[in-house]
Amino acid sequence: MMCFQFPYCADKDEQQSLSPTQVSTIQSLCSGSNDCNTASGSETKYQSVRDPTAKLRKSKYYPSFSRMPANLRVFKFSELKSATKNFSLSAKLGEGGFGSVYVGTVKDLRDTNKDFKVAVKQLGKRGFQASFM
Ligand SMILES: Nc1ncnc2c1ncn2[C@@H]1O[C@H](COP(=O)(O)OP(=O)(O)OP(=O)(O)O)[C@@H](O)[C@H]1O
Repeated sequence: MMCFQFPYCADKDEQQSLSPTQVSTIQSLCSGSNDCNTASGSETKYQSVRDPTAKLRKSKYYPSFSRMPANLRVFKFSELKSATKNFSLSAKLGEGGFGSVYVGTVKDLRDTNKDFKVAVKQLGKRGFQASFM
């Protein structure tokens, strides 16, 4: 039987209640962040999640992808507008299937003296035809 590490599942029954879709959803949410680490099992390697949110620990399963709490920062449109200098051409990095991508600078909420660069995707008309998060 294949197992995966899931620190906020208190017991075996809860681990089994998570579907592969739910696991991959969580992995995609934290990919590239320090909240994740990689665990090796005897048969297969799985990525485990170290406390992405406190709320997640309390729930036995995720009701749906769209309602799932996440450790994602939510930006107002005005913040993204100012971060990308009003989506200026000089900030444009490229274009993909969903629309244009811009480089932006936003404040670090933990230390407002610090800035960091982000890639801002602006959903284009064609992007509405695909699912996007
Ligand atoms: N984080 C990033 N840093 C630098 N450039 C980026 C970044 N994200 C996107 N880009 C640029 O924007 C372009 C479009 O990116 P986007 O992720 O929208 O599409 P894609 O991955 O190229 O294709 P698709 O839309 O089919 O997924 C990229 O090809 C790249 O040039």
